[in-house]
Amino acid sequence: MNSSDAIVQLRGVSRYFGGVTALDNVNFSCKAGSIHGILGENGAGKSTLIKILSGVLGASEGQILNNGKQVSYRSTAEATADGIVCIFQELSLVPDLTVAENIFIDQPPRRMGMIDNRKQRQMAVELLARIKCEDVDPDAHIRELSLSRRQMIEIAKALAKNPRVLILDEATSALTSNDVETVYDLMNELRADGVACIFISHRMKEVDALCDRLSVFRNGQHIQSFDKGGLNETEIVQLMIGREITAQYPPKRSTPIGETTLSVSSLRWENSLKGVDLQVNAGEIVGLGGLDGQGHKELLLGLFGALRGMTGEITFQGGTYKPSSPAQSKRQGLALVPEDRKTEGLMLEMSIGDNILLPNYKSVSQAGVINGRLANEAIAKAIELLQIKVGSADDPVETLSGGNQQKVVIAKWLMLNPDIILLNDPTRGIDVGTKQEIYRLMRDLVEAGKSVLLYSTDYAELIGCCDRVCVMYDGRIVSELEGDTLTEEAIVAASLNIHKDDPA
Ligand SMILES: Nc1ncnc2c1ncn2[C@@H]1O[C@H](COP(=O)(O)OP(=O)(O)OP(=O)(O)O)[C@@H](O)[C@H]1O
Repeated sequence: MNSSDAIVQLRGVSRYFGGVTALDNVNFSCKAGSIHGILGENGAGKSTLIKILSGVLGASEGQILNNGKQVSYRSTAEATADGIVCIFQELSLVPDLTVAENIFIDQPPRRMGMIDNRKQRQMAVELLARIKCEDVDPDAHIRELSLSRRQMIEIAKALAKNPRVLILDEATSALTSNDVETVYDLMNELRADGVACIFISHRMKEVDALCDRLSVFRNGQHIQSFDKGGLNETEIVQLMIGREITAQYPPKRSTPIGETTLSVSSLRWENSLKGVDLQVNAGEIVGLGGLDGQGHKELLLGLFGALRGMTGEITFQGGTYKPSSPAQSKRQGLALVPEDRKTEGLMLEMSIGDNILLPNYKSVSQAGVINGRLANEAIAKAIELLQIKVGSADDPVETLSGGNQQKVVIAKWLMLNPDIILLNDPTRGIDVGTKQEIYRLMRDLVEAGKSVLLYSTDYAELIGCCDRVCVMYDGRIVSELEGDTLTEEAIVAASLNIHKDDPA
């Protein structure tokens, strides 16, 4: 790219955090009227790059140019005033404010010095229509909305600022597939209007299809930029991980399945579970497929004792099981990796090590006192197991990159060595190399006689990893697929509750 085309440009930018080099002498530029994808493993420096561009962080060295003018933003407000708006991985919405109040929180429309609520509401309705979220009430409180809907409100909030450069940092990873399509359409519209979109995502295929230009980062360095189609997927992944890639999914179960670990019949809870029947055996990875909001989340939470008032029959390890609290479920040998790891899975201000140990204190204690050596060994093992990129295990977990925070959540539950692990979309936001590690860990667990129940929004992952997939629709399991019947087409059809024999 001719550097004069660039709307934003970084020249020789480095950023250090104590001893960690998050960005190392980076040169990068992006054009107006284009979609620029940024790819890299967890901890590669992607978020640091966009935090610098959008005024959250300063650079330790180097220059930033916006429209040819050197800039140094001290806040996101300054970057926004200069046309650069970012949608971050962490949701920035205030749960107790309404949708409309959140969208216009930075610049509410005013009338005679007062916030003009009527106008604000009207503008929110227009923006909600633009992002195809007409079902969302502008007066609803954010805490009433699903994660996917909250993420869409973040997008509306960014659009309200009329960006010239819009940065999306993993902003689509929590969305339903319909919402993802809407966001892609929006990005195409913005590109046609001359906006530069910078798009960070671990969904490789989509980045490849959507973006005009791609840049790969590794270990804080800008490795290469190229135009769409310039490299194939294998070449891109190799650039990202800096080594040859191996088969993405480990081989499936070769040994016969064991005894039934978990058996569920007629499980009901409010409007979400309408009679779920399910069996998970020792030695198998069972997938849960289907569209968002069909009861998967409630099923996993219910089995883990986090829902009140669930009815139905459950047996676990041969005995009657009545889930009553997460603590009791954990004691009985269940573990859950939740959906929203930031709020449900981590104590952000505590250290990485303490977060890993949190559910594991018993196993590293003797006579009720923590054994420092055992604790350190357990932490080191977890970090090694999931290749968590840390400076020191004593650093607060919030200093880790988003993907590395997720690995901490998965590690701490795996360390418990549960009889069954319930996983809610565990590889969302995780890079390709680590995904492979997680698949291998799941397989190792079941080879050792344990069980895995995996909800995933990624059909390829369900097909690649699972021995059997149960598809949920409207609070029930409507289809069970395995062997030759386990295909993407079959999962999609079952997700829509379409049966092969149905008339067209
Ligand atoms: N506030 C901080 N304090 C210390 N280290 C940090 C801080 N922020 C980022 N880092 C480190 O900088 C490196 C780059 O992190 P960054 O968040 O930019 O990665 P990323 O490519 O966005 O990863 P992910 O895909 O996991 O979100 C990581 O090693 C991270 O631990």
